[in-house]
Amino acid sequence: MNGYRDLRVALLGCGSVGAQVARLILEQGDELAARVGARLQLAGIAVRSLDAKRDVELPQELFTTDAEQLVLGADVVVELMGGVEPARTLILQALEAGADVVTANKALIAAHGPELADAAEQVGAQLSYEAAVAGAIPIIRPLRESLAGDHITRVLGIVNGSTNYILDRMDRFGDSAEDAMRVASELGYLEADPTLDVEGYDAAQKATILASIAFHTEVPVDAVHREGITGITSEQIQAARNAGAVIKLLAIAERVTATDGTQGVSARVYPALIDRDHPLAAVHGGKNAVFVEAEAAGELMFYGAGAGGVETASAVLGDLVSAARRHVVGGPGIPGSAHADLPILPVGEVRTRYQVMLDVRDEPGVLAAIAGILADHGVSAASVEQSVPEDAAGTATLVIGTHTAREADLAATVDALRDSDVVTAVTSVLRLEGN
Ligand SMILES: NC(=O)C1=CN([C@@H]2O[C@H](COP(=O)(O)OP(=O)(O)OC[C@H]3O[C@@H](n4cnc5c(N)ncnc54)[C@H](O)[C@@H]3O)[C@@H](O)[C@H]2O)C=CC1
Ligand SMILES: N[C@@H](CC=O)C(=O)O
Ligand code: NA
Repeated sequence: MNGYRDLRVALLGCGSVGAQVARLILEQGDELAARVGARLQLAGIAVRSLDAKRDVELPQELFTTDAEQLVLGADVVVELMGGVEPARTLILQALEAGADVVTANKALIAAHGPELADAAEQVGAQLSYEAAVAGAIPIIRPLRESLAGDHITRVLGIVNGSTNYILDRMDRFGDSAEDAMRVASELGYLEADPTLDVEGYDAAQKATILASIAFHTEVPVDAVHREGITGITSEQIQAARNAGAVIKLLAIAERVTATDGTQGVSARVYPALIDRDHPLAAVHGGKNAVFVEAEAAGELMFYGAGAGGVETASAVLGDLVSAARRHVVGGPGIPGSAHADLPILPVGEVRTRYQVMLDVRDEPGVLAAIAGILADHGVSAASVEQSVPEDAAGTATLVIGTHTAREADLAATVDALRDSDVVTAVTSVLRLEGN
């Protein structure tokens, strides 16, 4: 029609994201052709059932239940089925046949990213997964390409929208954890298995991907230290407020120097305090943001929608256009990069600040005893606040903010505090990040 050659696009899956990707390819055909220099021809859409109800009306003749056949002969395969199998096998088949692959599949990339990247590199194909971390937000390409000449030191991400929504309701509207969770569930924000969100598994998959790219190192998902938000109480949210902070579930990838001088990578997910004047504290509701610290660029923040069918489709389309352009101009795809091959350090080697809340005996010598326990473990207090609740017979509450300490030393300190006669309970231990 206009002299453009056709590029065959095979779409695998037609759910929330897939249906929107199909719609955008069909509706924006001319515009995309002009941007790519070739026409994106939607060759077919692999689905489980031909009769399933779809979010979007799409030509029935595009649907097939034969995903393997559809992949054969495709120039670009867009995988939006989710799950590890058959997505992994289909992607490997596509790459082996020389097709470029775009996927939003965080579970698959977290578990098999290096295998898929190797397969792509073997044939010079492009494997892209912008939508797998923080949905619509451009973060994979900025880390892989825009910051490729810089040295990243730390990435702090709010990469799970549903837990951010829950914590934000607890902070801003005073919801209990149960009420906030119920509302998030009613709004459909949680994964089919909500433990993936609230226990931090989803964020850990994203932390793996961010850490691997940022530090040019394969970071397996089971090397990510993971704590979820299910233990977070209204009392902790209030104590955070009193300290001028807010609690966020953070996925952190950091370049860390161990006690013995080893340079390595820490990847971890946990609920942490963040000062209210830090940009991440202003990320409300179900939004995501990734805060990047780099030696030359300094501090950068990427903010937006971490989920949603059409929002996520935007990131998928960006990858698709990029892959299609490569077909037009030729040359190999950008390979994965794991050349630094840094060791993954245990969470005990991390250095950060902490807030520790204790119930203690309200009697002389208690503060001195606690100061002694901190000093014995090389942990230095930056602030101590004491309050005596009206109904507390002989007990007081202490909130201790520490200077930067090593996680292993802090853990030993907390054990010693629990064992101490003057402490009746350690009620909360939270890290303070972003400093
Ligand atoms: N929905 C969102 O907001 C986001 C989704 N993602 C990722 O995007 C991918 C797709 O997510 P959604 O569209 O939300 O999922 P979905 O569950 O709405 O859609 C998946 C579709 O794939 C089809 N499918 C599954 N297995 C299949 C098979 N073996 N053969 C043919 N079709 C099959 C399903 O029938 C369904 O229509 C997932 O990897 C997800 O983690 C990433 C970021 C955000
Ligand atoms: N369950 C995830 C969906 C996107 O990845 C979230 O809550 O962010
Ligand atoms: Na993204």
